[in-house]
Amino acid sequence: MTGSGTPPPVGPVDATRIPRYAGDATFARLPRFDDVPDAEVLVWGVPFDTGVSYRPGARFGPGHVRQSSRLLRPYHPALDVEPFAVSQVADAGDAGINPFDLSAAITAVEDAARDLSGTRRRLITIGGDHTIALPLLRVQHERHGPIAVLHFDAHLDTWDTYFGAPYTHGTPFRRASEEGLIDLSHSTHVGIRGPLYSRLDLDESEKLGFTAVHARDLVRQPIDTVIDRVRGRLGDRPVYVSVDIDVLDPAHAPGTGTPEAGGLSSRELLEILRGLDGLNLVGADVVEVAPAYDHAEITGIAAAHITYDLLALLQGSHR
Ligand SMILES: N=C(N)NCCCC(=O)O
Ligand SMILES: [Zn+2]
Ligand SMILES: [Zn+2]
Repeated sequence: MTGSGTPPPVGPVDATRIPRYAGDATFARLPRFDDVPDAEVLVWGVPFDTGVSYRPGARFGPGHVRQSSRLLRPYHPALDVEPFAVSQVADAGDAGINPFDLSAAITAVEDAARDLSGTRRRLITIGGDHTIALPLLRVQHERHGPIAVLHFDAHLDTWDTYFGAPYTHGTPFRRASEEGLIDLSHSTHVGIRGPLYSRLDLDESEKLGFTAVHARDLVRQPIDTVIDRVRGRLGDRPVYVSVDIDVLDPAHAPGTGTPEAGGLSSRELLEILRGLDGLNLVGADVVEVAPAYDHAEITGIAAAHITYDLLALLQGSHR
């Protein structure tokens, strides 16, 4: 919060002075973390895709989302908040992550997230593949205890191993549950669809702490019903939101590694996010953007707007 005597937060570059397409592509053209005295909210890139099971390329996600975020404006009408004015928001750049050693990378994400968070900063992380949710949740757990996870994804990501490997982008929420990071009574997936490995997958995911709003529920239930279900499940717990961009239909997000037909529109996802106003949001990630498969920044723009909405929610809850 800006008190009397403290200068107001440094906002994005003024688009009426320097055209949006000019200059550095920080997220929303925000200042870099190094260029401000401090920040309460950081947008942070984790360029990493060593955990993927199908198409690689999410290591280029953070840069693509930043590039696609140049047109964002300072006022969010649906949530009635100026996310960059409530308190200082800055772009913390990218993590330096070892692409050859997955365990070292997970530890490095955890250490860097802990460092950046300090005692009170909140992080919105742009990935990177979904493996990174595990170290990010470890750090959230240190601060808040078991976390209510709101997981938007086509996939459960509660599978056990791939090729015997326990740490992959299809397994972060099983590992997180096993480590006790997840609030087992208040977490949920949204957007689940597509073929599974077995009919047991859904039961297992429930045992690991997640209820599920399936993509097909959105065909039959009004969006307010879906929002009520989600809010009812999360309650007043500290909520961490993890958005795998493949929760969107491939028409709305072609630029991703494991696309599945029948997904949410970007309008549906943004509307669900807006329905979370007033919840105790503690952090978020937006992962799995793989620009090599994108066209005309469709996926990048969706991810940039989702990140902006998450920022607006984070800031809205601290007004
Ligand atoms: N995109 C994420 N995070 N997970 C997808 C894993 C799907 C699979 O390999 O069967
Ligand atoms: Zn997914
Ligand atoms: Zn995922």
